[in-house]
Order: sequence, then structure tokens, then C-alpha cells
Amino acid sequence: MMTVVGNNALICRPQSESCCASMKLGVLKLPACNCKAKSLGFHITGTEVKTTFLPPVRKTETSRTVHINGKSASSHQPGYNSNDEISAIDFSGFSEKSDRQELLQQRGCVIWITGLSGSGKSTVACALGRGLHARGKLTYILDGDNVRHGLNRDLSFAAEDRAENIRRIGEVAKLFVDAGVICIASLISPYREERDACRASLPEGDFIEVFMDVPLHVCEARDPKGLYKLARAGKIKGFTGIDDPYEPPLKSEIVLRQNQGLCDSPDDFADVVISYLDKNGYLKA
Ligand SMILES: Nc1ncnc2c1ncn2[C@@H]1O[C@H](COP(=O)(O)OS(=O)(=O)O)[C@@H](OP(=O)(O)O)[C@H]1O
Ligand SMILES: Nc1ncnc2c1ncn2[C@@H]1O[C@H](COP(=O)(O)OP(=O)(O)O)[C@@H](O)[C@H]1O
Repeated sequence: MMTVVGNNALICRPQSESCCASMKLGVLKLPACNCKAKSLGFHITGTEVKTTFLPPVRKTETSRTVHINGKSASSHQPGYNSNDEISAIDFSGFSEKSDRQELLQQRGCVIWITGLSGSGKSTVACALGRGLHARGKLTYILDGDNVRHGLNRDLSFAAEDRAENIRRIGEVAKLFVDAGVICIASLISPYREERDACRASLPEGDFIEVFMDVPLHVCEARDPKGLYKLARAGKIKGFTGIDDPYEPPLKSEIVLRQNQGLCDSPDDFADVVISYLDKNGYLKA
């Protein structure tokens, strides 16, 4: 049996004829002993391993020939789909998103916080994470600034790199959502089209956009990192809001704006988001 993920062939074959010798499935070692294998849901006949449950791969509709390690192979077997691209392994038989949500007693979603630098995205993300944690909910924060130190360290602030930054964070957020986690993404994400693409890549309702509607002059007065000052002095080029665009959302689920000192602390803002989640059924399975 052979399955393919991207360019990597996972070849399953017995390493020895003897009972209880191990079989290799990619990096997984499976017991080749029939008795043990059956209890794990595997049937082994010759070099074939079939599962009766826990199917690790998507079934195919059509077949085509692909080349693996220089040899051609039919794609009419698990591991391929009918699209041009080779299928990724589908682990859904092992545990579904709904199982994970049941376990966590919450609905996986991404809370996408967008706004100018200094608008309070990270502060609200933090308050929100704390507030949800106190209610027993599992969250994870993806902050633009932090992700740019690791996964996105190769990206600049040029338009195409900002778009790629948004796309990658959207992809990572999608994995968290599938894991059943409430993922809090806080990044400027200045482009409407890219934000909307992240929304479109998720099931309806799983993308909740939060707009930090804080005017530029307020952000600039805060200037906690001194970046606006540098941008005004021309020492940073292409700074969002100064000489680079920010496209505010047209229909975000939540808008957070200052209210002349009333109910506009980070904790108040976090409570607005938590109320939305509560009312809309995200805080139960
Ligand atoms: N040119 C330019 N424009 C805007 N911001 C800049 C720039 N250069 C550095 N910084 C700092 O980078 C933080 C924004 O990173 P993001 O990943 O959120 O930006 S983006 O979504 O890709 O536009 C942003 O952090 P926040 O203040 O937390 O938003 C800035 O500190
Ligand atoms: N709701 C708020 N009211 C007043 N000041 C705030 C509020 N939220 C954040 N701040 C302050 O504004 C500055 C920028 O906040 P930050 O969360 O770093 O913004 P961003 O992540 O959007 O750049 C910080 O000094 C922070 O203490």
C-alpha cells in the first residue's frame, strides 16, 4: 500500500515475514502481527494493510499515474483525490472537529483583530485571552509582531509581504480553528481583500472580525514604540496610516471604539467580544 503526501511517498511494506515484526508506514511503526493489528483495526494480507476504521487517507474517485521515487504508480488507491493536486492525508476518521469541540466545550473560531499600530490590538487580545481562560476556554494568540520573529521572519512591510503575512497567519489560524481552539489573531492586516480571503477560507461563522476603530491621531499620541515619530521624520518608510494604506473593514462583526472614557478599557473591550461569543453559541459545544 502506498500513500502520498505532497512530494513524499509513504511506503508500507513488511520488514520481515515473522509475526510481530514491525511494519513501517512512513514514520509510523505499526505492529505487523495480525492479532495485534486487528485489535488496532488493521487487516494485513501479504504486503497490504487495510483499515476497517480510522481511515488515514481520503478515498479517490479517479485514477491517474504519478511518479514516486522514479517509479510510476496508479493513483486509484487511498491517498489520492480526483483533483490535480495530490491529496493530503485526511485524519478525520481519528477525531473530528466536532469531537474536539465537544471535548473543549467550545466552538473553534478565529477572532481577527485588525487596526492601526497602537490601536490596542495586542492589549485587547491579551485581555480577551485572559477573560476566556478564566471561563475555562482554550485560546491561542497569534500576534503579528510575534509571528514576524519566527514563521514570518522573512517578510518585510512591502505590500506583497504584508499580504503574505496575512495569508500565513490565516492558514495557521485555520489549523487552530480545526483543533477547536479559539484563535485570537491580532495584526494590522491593512488590506480588506486579504482579510476577506481568510474569512472565505473558513466555514461560515468561524471568522469573527474585530475592528479597533481608533483614530490615527489617538494611535499616534500613544506611540508606545516611537514608530510614528520615526515615520513622521521619514526614518521609517511605508508606515501604516502615515504613508501606507489601511483599509477599514466594511462589515466587521464587532467594532471597538473609544467612548470618551466610558467602557473603553481593554477589559471592557474584551467583555464586548466575550458577550458576542456567548450570545452566538461559541462558548459551548
Ligand atoms: N512600516 C510599518 N508599518 C506598520 N507597522 C510596522 C512597520 N514597521 C514596523 N512595524 C511594526 O510591525 C507591527 C505590525 O506588524 P503586522 O504583522 O501586524 O503588520 S501587517 O499586518 O503585516 O501589516 C507593528 O506592531 P503593532 O504596533 O503591534 O501593530 C509595528 O510595531
Ligand atoms: N483601551 C485602551 N485604552 C487606552 N490605552 C490603551 C488601550 N488599549 C491599549 N492601550 C495602550 O495603547 C498602546 C498600544 O497598544 P497595543 O496593544 O500595543 O496596540 P497595537 O497592538 O494595536 O499596536 C499601549 O501603550 C497600550 O497600553
